[in-house]
Amino acid sequence: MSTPQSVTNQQVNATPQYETITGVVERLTFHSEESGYTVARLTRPRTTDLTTIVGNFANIQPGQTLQLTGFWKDHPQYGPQFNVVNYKETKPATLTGIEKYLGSGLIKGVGPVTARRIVAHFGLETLDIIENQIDRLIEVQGIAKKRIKLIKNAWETQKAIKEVMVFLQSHGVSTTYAVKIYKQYQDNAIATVTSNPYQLATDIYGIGFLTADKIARNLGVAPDSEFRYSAGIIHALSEAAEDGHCYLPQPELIENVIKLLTTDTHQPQEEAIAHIIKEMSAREELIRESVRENYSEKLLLCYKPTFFHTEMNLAQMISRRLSQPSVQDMPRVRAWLERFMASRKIQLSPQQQQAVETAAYSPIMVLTGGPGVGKTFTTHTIVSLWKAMGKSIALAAPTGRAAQRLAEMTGLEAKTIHRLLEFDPKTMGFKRDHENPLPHNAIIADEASMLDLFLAHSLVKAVAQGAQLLLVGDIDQLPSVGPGKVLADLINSLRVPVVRLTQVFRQAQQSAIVIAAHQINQGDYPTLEPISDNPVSDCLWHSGGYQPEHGVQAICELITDFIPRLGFNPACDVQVLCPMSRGLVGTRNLNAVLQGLLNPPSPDKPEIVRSGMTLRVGDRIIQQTNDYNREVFNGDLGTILSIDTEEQELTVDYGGRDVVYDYADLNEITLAFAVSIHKSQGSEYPVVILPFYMQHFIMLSRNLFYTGLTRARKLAIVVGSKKAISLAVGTTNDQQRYTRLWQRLLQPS
Ligand SMILES: Nc1ncnc2c1ncn2[C@@H]1O[C@H](COP(=O)(O)OP(=O)(O)OP(=O)(O)O)[C@@H](O)[C@H]1O
Repeated sequence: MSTPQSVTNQQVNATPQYETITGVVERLTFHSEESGYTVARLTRPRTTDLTTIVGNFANIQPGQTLQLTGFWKDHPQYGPQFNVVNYKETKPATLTGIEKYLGSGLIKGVGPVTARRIVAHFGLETLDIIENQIDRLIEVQGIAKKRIKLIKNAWETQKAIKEVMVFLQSHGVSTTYAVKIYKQYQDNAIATVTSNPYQLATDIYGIGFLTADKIARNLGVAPDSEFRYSAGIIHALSEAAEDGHCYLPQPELIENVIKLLTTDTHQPQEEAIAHIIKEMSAREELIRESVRENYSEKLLLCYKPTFFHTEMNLAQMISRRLSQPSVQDMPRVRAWLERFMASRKIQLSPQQQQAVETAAYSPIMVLTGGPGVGKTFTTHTIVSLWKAMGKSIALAAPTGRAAQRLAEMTGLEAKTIHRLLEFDPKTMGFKRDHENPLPHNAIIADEASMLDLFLAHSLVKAVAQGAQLLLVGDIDQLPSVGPGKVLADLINSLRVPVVRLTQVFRQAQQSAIVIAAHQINQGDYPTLEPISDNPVSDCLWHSGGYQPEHGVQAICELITDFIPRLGFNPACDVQVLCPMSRGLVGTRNLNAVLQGLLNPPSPDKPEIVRSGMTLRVGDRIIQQTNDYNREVFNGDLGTILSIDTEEQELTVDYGGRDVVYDYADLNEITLAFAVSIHKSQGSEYPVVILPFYMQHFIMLSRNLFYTGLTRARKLAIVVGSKKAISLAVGTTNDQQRYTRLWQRLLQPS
């Protein structure tokens, strides 16, 4: 790289000295939407070489004319770079500059083609016309009134965002969050941030307590203010919920809050926090419950109010239902089952028969067991019994993929629980509840290990009085992503009838995947066949060369060579499932590598870069949040069908259904050539590759391994060291979550 004209080597190596430069952003080399960290190339007047600028920017676009203050620094690899401390945008002054600026993606509805037409018509006056006489855009060929309205809105939004940006910058905060803050509060943005900066942490996804705290400090909120302490306490409980807890014992909460609130100048005192907790509990901003268990000392448990009430209410609803079993003529049920088995020429195991009989009368029950023990087989029989009893039945599962699988396995219609309960995106609530219950007499929820406290509560609430609920799930899988461990609590309470199937059936016994899964579950090292040219087993092991970089190489070879030789299609049959996103054999790196391998760049495949990640037509992607407007849900897999740079939209094909995303919403999706095991819950794939390396040691655990392996329908290949595999099998700490659902179920209702 050559040195910019104005800089000598002597200057580059000297102590940083601030200077101001101006130029037009030529292109973005890297931009993180999260942190705003940007590396860009700048064209400067009277300078032939491009200048590299590095710093935090919100909304930076090619074509923008910027005045930048900062200092030069020599990067050991890339040479001299201008490190930006502060910047402001000025209007572009040349025709090319204006055209580039307008067509850069800044304004929805204006892409490069439209920008060229507008600038060709209005010349240097273009920006003034857009600012003051926008209706004149009608003079430009191909721009209709509807589009002008769109451009007008987008232009005004840009202006408002800039105002928020200037305000935040003046308080020393990175400008990255300006767009998010503006979207949330619109014209009230500055007022909200000034009156209660901690509100940002509650309302805006991506802004945590720490960012809000930084803004608060810049606005002059004292580090020991009650305001700050209260926000810190709530934040510590939210963090605990992200780890799956429904509450925290007070001493642990205080410890976490002290860590959170300690600054260079301030060390919070335990008593002060305890005092605020007490006051918050008096105001019911949090709920404290005093418990004394096993003759231990009295302990105070701290809940966010919604968590407390939901847990309490769920326990009460279940207890009430359990106290009203339906009266059944059991000899008649048994006679039906005998006739059913004889006519179908099948024999249910005693455990399976017990499950069917329990389903005849129990208002709520759990059917659990590992792979191949006949959960689906038994569920089928229960459906037949319920049909014979004249019941109307609904089937549901927590995710779209799991619901789809349930429908395939049973041949019956199955919905997501959200759809069954008629989720309304306008109110963010369910239309089905205790006042408007489901019209069915019997409901089956599969993959019940994925039910978190809140979804379980909504489901039970919507089941009509007298109707029955069957929860089917594998208790040894990972617990729900959301808080609670509902299925485990229901089982441990010993109040809810539970049938645990343990016998692995003959068909399933032929699968080494099923056998290995049961071995892992029992804490035994699984039987994995070392990889060879002619494998016999469907559960294989590849040492992966023991080092992560060799693992990446091994995975690539498996996908391009070994797996196709066994008759599978690498483009759609294979899923790499990783314990975590970081590291060479984590999802982030593997996605980049596998994208290059399975969907390499090509002139006929448009692509865009978002947060440092390339999204290209033909890429496999995964939806990362529940988007009720687009009706796509966390974990849904799709393929990028098209990218429209003019309209700034990207279309994804979700198994025959096209879903369109604005560029602004692209953080909802990410590449899915490799996904995390957590995200794969409830899904199955023909071939699964599981990279297990000591690099992932924090995440390695028995139920992570078990969950990953049981996602494979036809072939599983574990890649990695025996040490990592042993560590995973021997680690059993996933289910330690603070919940009290099971104790509450034991209390009289
Ligand atoms: N009583 C039975 N008689 C004969 N075959 C059975 C019986 N129960 C289950 N099977 C067979 O065993 C195999 C595994 O059963 P099923 O698919 O129902 O198990 P599962 O617990 O749902 O497993 P997974 O969780 O892996 O889906 C199937 O081929 C099924 O037909």
